[in-house]
Amino acid sequence: MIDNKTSFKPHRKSETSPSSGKTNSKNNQTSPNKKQLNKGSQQGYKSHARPAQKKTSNSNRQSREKPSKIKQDFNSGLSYGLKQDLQQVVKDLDLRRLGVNQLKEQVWHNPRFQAALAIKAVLEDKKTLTLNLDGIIDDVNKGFVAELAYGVLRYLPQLNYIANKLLAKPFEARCYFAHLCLLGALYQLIYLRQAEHAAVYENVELVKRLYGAGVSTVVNACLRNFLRQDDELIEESQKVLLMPNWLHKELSQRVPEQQYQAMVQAMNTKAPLWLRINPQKTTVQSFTQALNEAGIAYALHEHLPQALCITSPLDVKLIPGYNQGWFSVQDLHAQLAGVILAQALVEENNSLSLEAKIQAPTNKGAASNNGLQPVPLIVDTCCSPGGKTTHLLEMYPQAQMIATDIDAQRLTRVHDNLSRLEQQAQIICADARYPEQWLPKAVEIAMAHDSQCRQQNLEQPVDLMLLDIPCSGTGVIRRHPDIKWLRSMQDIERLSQIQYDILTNSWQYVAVGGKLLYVSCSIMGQENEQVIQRFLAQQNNVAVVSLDNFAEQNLDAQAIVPTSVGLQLINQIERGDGFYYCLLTKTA
Ligand SMILES: C[S@@+](CC[C@H](N)C(=O)[O-])C[C@H]1O[C@@H](n2cnc3c(N)ncnc32)[C@H](O)[C@@H]1O
Repeated sequence: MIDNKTSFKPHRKSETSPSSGKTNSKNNQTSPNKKQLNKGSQQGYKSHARPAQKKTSNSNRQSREKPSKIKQDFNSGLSYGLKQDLQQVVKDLDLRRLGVNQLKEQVWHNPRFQAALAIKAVLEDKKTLTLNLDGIIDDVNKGFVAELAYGVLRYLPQLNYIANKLLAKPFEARCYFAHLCLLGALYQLIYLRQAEHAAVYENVELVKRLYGAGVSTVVNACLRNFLRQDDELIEESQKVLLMPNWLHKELSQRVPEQQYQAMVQAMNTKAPLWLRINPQKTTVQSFTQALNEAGIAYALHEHLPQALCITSPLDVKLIPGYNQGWFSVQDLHAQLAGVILAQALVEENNSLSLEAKIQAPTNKGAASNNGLQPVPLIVDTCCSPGGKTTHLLEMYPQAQMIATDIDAQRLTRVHDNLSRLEQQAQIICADARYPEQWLPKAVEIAMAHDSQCRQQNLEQPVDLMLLDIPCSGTGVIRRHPDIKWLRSMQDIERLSQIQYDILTNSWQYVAVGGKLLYVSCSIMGQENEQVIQRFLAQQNNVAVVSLDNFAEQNLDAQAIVPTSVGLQLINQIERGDGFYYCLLTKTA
């Protein structure tokens, strides 16, 4: 669908759019969390679809009678974003004992409670953590809440294992948050190595406010017990699988044994901070000098000249040149999309190969479009938040870029990124499965906007097509540990049909000799080479451009997993995320 308000407007440079338990219980499998985990999810793709707009809660709110005092308080600017009627919250969360006023005054602002709300929303309501955090937390608490929520979801089975060892019997369902507070406290003690006061006292106090002294005594006893035997319990819990069985089964079959353990370890470790230096605004030398002067440690990639890793991650806005657009935050393996496509524009034969050709264009070189005429027409579907769009525009600032995404809210981030980097693109809110609804018109506008962008065949006008398709996100679990608890095998099957549809329908618009890069941040064969194989079996005008030499010369062999077609990368500690790339060219 085309959102006409944001559609077809070339982005202007100046625009700124955008329990007392001691002993083990065999019944521990029935603890609230475990129960939720076993449910599975039908909504994996939703995380990529339209954001949960709280339509239901809004309409519920409207249908109630007079605005309550609480609502007025919200309207007059309570800083917490979970715009729900607190009465409803109290009812939904079974916190009647506490009541609205106490909830608001004593609990609502507590970061541990906010983290628990975010975790509950993932496990119970099947909402993505990013959206939950955006909706729940204020800036002051954000760092700590995110640390807690992401951490608990990352180590959930291990924390549940320890909690259930400590509890004589599981909490009653109504004490859901007591269980989450126990998990949060364990995470703080084990992984954040926080002082007892912060980890034990604060969580016990919160449980006391929520459920009274009886329940908080249980949590306190569990935590004291843990502190007496933490080494043994931690050691014992190392055997626990940190992902659902179905995912372990799929991945362990796909990834060779010698790479599997390292991949799983990386999956359960925080992602490194990779930057992409913008050759339109600075040079590698100037940027690294600025980092040196600011005392920020970094490491440059050995082959990709624009890729730089910040060795001790910090707020990116504190890195020199953020506002000036000197760099973008982008995972190492995500940066390959721009590199491969930019290279594909100048390669004539059916393989991408030479390291020497992967050069960051100089300011001058890029501005002159590397001598290519006419100006290439690039379509980047599924573009938000614009990491790859902006990379391509750094490489080819004169290209006519049409960038689309189905999610209007996520598109605001594309606008923001284009503004910060002073780049231009035609941004369209559209469904990539139906390019016939928006692509011809967008091409018409692109050509009207730039006389050099004259396509010979208007029915097949696209020189470069980037399909960064909606996927399970199994390659980026370390960034989004909620994925482990939101996705199911049925999601993978459903997604692979969507992926096939997007590929097939987009292909029609690629020019003869043009290139299409199929990209996913998934490690599942069903979403990657199986989609490509199905496509290849149906088409007689397509050739696969080999990425083997390119990968061999530029990437760590341990990151590459064998596939029948395309390039499958897995995540590595300190290196890139899991990605799949397949470059196709149209032969007739
Ligand atoms: C992996 S993200 C894209 C990342 C982006 N290319 C980048 O490099 O910053 C996938 C995107 O696909 C979008 N999406 C999901 N289904 C879509 C569809 N049917 N049509 C267009 N976009 C879709 C989601 O909103 C999401 O922004």
